[in-house]
Amino acid sequence: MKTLHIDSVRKSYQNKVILSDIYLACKTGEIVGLLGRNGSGKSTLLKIIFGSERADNKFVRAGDRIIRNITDGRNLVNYLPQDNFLPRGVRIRTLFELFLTSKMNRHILEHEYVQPLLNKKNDELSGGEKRIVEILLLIHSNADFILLDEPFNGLSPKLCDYICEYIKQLAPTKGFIISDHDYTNIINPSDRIVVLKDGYLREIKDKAELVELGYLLESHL
Ligand SMILES: Nc1ncnc2c1ncn2[C@@H]1O[C@H](COP(=O)(O)OP(=O)(O)OP(=O)(O)O)[C@@H](O)[C@H]1O
Repeated sequence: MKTLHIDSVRKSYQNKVILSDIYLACKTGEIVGLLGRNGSGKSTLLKIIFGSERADNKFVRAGDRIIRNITDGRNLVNYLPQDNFLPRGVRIRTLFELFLTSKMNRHILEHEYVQPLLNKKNDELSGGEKRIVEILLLIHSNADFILLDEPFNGLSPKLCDYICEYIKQLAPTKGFIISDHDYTNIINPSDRIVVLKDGYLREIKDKAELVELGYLLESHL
């Protein structure tokens, strides 16, 4: 078992503090749900962990390797950004063949949601179809820790449930940190829930705490 340790993360933009001294740990075999209102800093935190965003201060370690930038985290930490990242003009089959080298992963080419897309190019896919391809590429990558920033955006409820189940199946060998705006998508698969508010990260034990933190209305419970 490996642990992703995130400690002393601080980040400000133009003197506005977004993250103050964040601590978070995620073990392989664990799914951590990251919630927070719009602009609370979820994407900033995930990018800092991955290494694509600079922090004012940070300590990130995956297993025994300290992660200062994306290169340090290669094969250890991977990140699904909010925006589409697939290159244009490349067939989906080619993308899967390029990214998925191990035999174990090749079964996803037979996948019911993937097969109809294999001969299309990225530009010919709908938003939801692009998202499913991106999620499957990311979660099947070699990395021990997968950071998913709003993975369910644009997916129909059935596909969200399917992806949740898929992540749960992979969770014994990987650690996941997942953020999403629909808290039900997060609460379902997560072993632990953390909420970002006013620059601080708090772990919650009960859904009712989401009301106290101003994330949900009482009527949502
Ligand atoms: N490059 C930047 N320059 C200045 N401010 C930024 C920059 N990137 C993000 N911010 C600010 O930092 C704050 C946190 O942004 P971030 O995108 O991390 O929030 P979020 O919780 O992911 O939001 P959402 O849920 O709406 O996607 C916001 O107030 C945003 O305006």
